[in-house]
Amino acid sequence: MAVELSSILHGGFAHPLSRKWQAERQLTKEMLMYPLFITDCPDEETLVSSLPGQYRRGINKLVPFLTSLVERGLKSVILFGVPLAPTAKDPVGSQSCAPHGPVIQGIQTLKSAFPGLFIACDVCLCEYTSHGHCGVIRPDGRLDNALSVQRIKETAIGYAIAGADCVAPSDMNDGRIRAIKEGLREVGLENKVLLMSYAAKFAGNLYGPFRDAAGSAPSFGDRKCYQLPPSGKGLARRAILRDLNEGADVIMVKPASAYLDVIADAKELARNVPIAAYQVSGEYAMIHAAAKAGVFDLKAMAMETFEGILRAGATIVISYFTEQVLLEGWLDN
Ligand SMILES: NCc1[nH]cc(CCC(=O)O)c1CC(=O)O
Ligand SMILES: [Zn+2]
Ligand SMILES: [Zn+2]
Repeated sequence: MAVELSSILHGGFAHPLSRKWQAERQLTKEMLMYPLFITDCPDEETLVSSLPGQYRRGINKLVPFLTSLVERGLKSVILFGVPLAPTAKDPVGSQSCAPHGPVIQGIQTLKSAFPGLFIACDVCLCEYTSHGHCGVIRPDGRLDNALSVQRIKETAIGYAIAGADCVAPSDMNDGRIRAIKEGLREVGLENKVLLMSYAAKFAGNLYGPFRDAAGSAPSFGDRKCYQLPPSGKGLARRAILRDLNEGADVIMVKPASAYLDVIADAKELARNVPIAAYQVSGEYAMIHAAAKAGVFDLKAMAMETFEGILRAGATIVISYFTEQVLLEGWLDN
């Protein structure tokens, strides 16, 4: 039986190099952003047991830890504040941008040690509120959108003034992108600070290890009324368009692997801005657990997830694997 010549595919990817050519984009060090948990105990360095190999660190441990990573090509980090002092939490999260708080201290410390490192800051209140929700709560238990946006704006502007290169609100309150962009303009930083929106952030089961690391689990209820429902493809498209319209400079999709269609939607809807994907704590922990159980090789699987994320359209990847990628030279070949 004669085979149609156009049916023959294997010749196109027989060599390792011709396999690489199949990628529209290759992962580079510039694409990787590494999450850092910074506590208010200066000398702390505590392993987060549900997030294999990842630590919460105090301000004095940051530079020693990051030096070798920066030498190996770390280009950007995203900071999460983890206040441990009981006095650091209240109903409105008023310590979120305290000058002596972990994020502002972290920005200043990292900027002076590594002037070229791009510093993004997650902007949210859940680490600072006594109830663990991402905004200010009304008496009836719902988020007070206006008050929450006011506090999120204040927090973002505090980080921007302290020297952050990027503010990234993850709170999901309606209208926060416009408020932050306006706030940046009010303080004259709109042409210096990048605004990355957690635009399509889904409620789900993959944030547990992060909440252990950040101590930010809600004390009642869940986040389903402000983070998107996993099946909400249309809602994600509306959120992406809205945040773009309000002035987002980067659109993020989170989590990554179960939401590759949403990344592809973001790429299509937001063609004029870079798309970021957050491979979240639960994704990282799952890959570790399965590798440990012998299901697959850790590096091979992690790299396959990156290929999928890039194929879908993201060019910024926030991942806890960044450390290992750099230290073990996963991109060198
Ligand atoms: N709003 C806080 C925030 N910012 C980033 C993450 C998740 C990151 C991860 O799981 O790695 C979360 C957790 C949440 O929304 O509960
Ligand atoms: Zn957050
Ligand atoms: Zn939050």
